[in-house]
Formats: sequence, structure tokens, C-alpha cells
Amino acid sequence: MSFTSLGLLKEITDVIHELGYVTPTPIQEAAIPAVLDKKDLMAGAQTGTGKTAAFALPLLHRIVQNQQSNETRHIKVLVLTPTRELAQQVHSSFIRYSQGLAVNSVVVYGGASINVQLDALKQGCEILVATPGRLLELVMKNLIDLSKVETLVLDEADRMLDMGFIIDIQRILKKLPYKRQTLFFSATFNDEIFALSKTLLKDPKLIEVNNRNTTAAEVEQLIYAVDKDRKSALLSYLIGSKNWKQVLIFTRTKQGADELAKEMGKDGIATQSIHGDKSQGARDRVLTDFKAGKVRALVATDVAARGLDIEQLQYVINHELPYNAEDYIHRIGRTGRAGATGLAISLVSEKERYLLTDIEKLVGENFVPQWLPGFEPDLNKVENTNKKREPSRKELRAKALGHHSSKSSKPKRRHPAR
Ligand SMILES: Nc1ncnc2c1ncn2[C@@H]1O[C@H](COP(=O)(O)OP(=O)(O)OP(=O)(O)O)[C@@H](O)[C@H]1O
Repeated sequence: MSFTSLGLLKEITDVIHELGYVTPTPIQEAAIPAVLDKKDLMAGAQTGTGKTAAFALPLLHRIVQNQQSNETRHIKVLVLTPTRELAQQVHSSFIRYSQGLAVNSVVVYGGASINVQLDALKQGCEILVATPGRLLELVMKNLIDLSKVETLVLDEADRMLDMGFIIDIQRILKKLPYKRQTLFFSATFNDEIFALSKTLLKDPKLIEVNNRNTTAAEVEQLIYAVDKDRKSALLSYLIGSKNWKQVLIFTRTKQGADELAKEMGKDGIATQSIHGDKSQGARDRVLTDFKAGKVRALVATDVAARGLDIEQLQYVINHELPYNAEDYIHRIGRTGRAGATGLAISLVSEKERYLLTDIEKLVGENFVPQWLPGFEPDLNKVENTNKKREPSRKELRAKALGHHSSKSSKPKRRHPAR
């Protein structure tokens, strides 16, 4: 199968070939004709398999094909993404795929100057990529016209339709024409999304190129059992002893990300963190430096779990497992992209085993956690807490003399009982 045989315009296939894409991926083969056919879609495919091009290329084709000379520019395609970094990336993909075409893409997201974004919008565009919060702000202030949108794409659709975003999205939807094409793309879909899709998609075509919710085939997954308080040491040991140069590490909390980055810095590993409490400028800088190899390790919350395409990234480590099993699939999918191989390691403490069970159920795999030599369970600690302490010589003597040891007596109350 070739891009040309999928019915794409020569102007577009020329650009794709220049970018080095030889054959379409399975999701592109299945989705491109359906998007050209103006179908509503629910499209699922593993991480890193080219879902962006699967919607971007046919949408560009349709814009170019229907372009009238002297037509004023208006937004025909609206793509919503859950994070600002992903919005920037999808926008960059549209720019790359539309080289030489008379098509303009604009991106709007929070944490950056709204005036700069308004200036860009004033130039006119056919494609708008946005995060929901900033777009809603523009909509509410009547600064943007979405009345001619022909296609709405929800990238990472399951994330977009969960609690955090749904209210904003519903308000944005009211400004879009009812008669439009709607496309859902993600590597994961749960039952709730299926139910919700019935209200948002019209007679949708379901495309699943592999079993639902599967991890990327090219990612080797290892699970290390480790005591919670030895995780950071194990992490620094892994990166240092194996001399890994570019590692993405996930924590569950923003504070945890900062603390871990600091600790790793002390271990001599150049580390930065990225999360929602950082300014957008800092987030952009850190990600650019990490991509350029200037930072060896990046500690991230799930703000970096979805969609980000970091070329050549080989190692992902879950310092903590995510509460949401779907996020495991997305996190480890930052490696093993576009046919490359990758390694994903998860550090799992005893208390996190239930999260591992949730992940196993979702992805349909059984993992065998292993203890890394040198990081086996601290038997002394287990013994100390489980076994009775040996009495000291002093205590034995006191016992022999019939005295009571102060340590065995009840602890004294510091404050009188109330
Ligand atoms: N047909 C193709 N041939 C070669 N490379 C491709 C092809 N299509 C896309 N790619 C490349 O594959 C990489 C992953 O693509 P993309 O980011 O769209 O994946 P995705 O399926 O959206 O992943 P995720 O689920 O993580 O968002 C990108 O670097 C892209 O340039």
C-alpha cells in the first residue's frame, strides 16, 4: 500500500515522501480513506504509530481540494488536545505536512500571550489547534469564529472527555455547526468513552488496528520490585551504571517530580522537571533542552504522558505507577515510536502492587516483578519490625535482679488526658 493509492493529492504525497515516510502505517491505511469520505471516526491504534498524520493528511487534502480562489480564510478544522505541548506538536505537524500548500495553521493554548495568538488568528487560518481552556476564553470573549468548522478532531479523545475537560468541551461544542465531521483518536478507549461517543459521533466508523488498549509492540517492559525509600537510589544506579543519556521519568505528583529531580542532581545526573506548576516558558525550555540532549533526565508528571514525540527516546521509567491504568500505556509509549525499539521500567513498591494489577487487567499481560541484585528487600528492616528485639545486657541484668526495664513499661503520656 502506498500513500498515493490512498487517494491523497500529489502535492501532499510529495511532502510526505520528502519527510521520509515510505508506506502508510496500519492506522493511516484504515483512517485516511474514511476521513476523506467525511465519516465520523472512533480510531484506536497503539502509541507512536502515526495517528497525527492519519487525520492531518486527509484533512489537508480536503482543504486543498475544495479551495476556491480569492476565498477568505476561515477555520475549517479544529483539533483539541489535552496539553499545551501536544497542541504545539500537532500544530508543527500540520506545518510540516502543508509545506508548499496555501494552508495556514494556528495554535492557541494557555500560559502564553493571548495577544500574540490573536494576532496570528487575524492573519486567518484553515486549521486551529487548541487546548480547551484558552479556546473557551476566546469563544466566551467572542474573539473567534468557529461557525464554519467542518471537522472537529479530539486527539487523545478519552482524556479530552474525562472529568477535567468535559465541561469546557461541551461549551465549545455549542459554537460549532451541528452538521460536521467529528474524529476521535487515541491509543486507549474505555467503556465510558464508548457511551459518550454515541452522543458526539454520528454513525461512526470504528477503527481498531490492534486489540483495544494494547501497549506499543516495540517497547520492552520490565518491572522492578523495590522498597519505596530505595527507589531514587535504584533510579540513579540504573541511569549511571548503564550510562543512559536520555531518560524520561514519571512521578505522580508535581512536588514529587521536583524532589526527585533535585535528588538525582545530587547524584550527578543533569535532571530537570516538567509539570503544571511551572511557567509555560520553563516547560517549553525544559522540553526543548531534553529533546536536544542537553538534559540527561526529565522527571515529569502525566502532563508529558500523552502524545509527545521525542525522537530517539529509548528509556522511560515509572518512578511511581499511575493511578489511571490507561496512563501507563501512554507513558511507556513515549518510547518505541515509529518502528524504533524502547525500554520501559517500572519501579513498584509493595503498596503499589494493586496498581500493577489494574494495569495487567487493562493491557492483558502478566508481569513478573524482579528484585535487582543489590536492591533486594531490606531483610534487617523486616526482621527488626517483625521479630522481638534481643534484650540488651543491661536489661538482662536488670531482669535477673528483679528490676523493671523502663523500655518495657508503657510510654508515658506527654500531656494529661483530656
Ligand atoms: N507512515 C509513516 N512512516 C514513517 N514514520 C511515520 C509515519 N507516520 C508517522 N510517522 C512518524 O511516527 C512518529 C509517531 O507519530 P505520532 O506522533 O503521530 O504517533 P501517535 O500514534 O499519535 O502516538 P501517540 O498515541 O503517542 O500520540 C512521528 O515521529 C511521525 O513523524
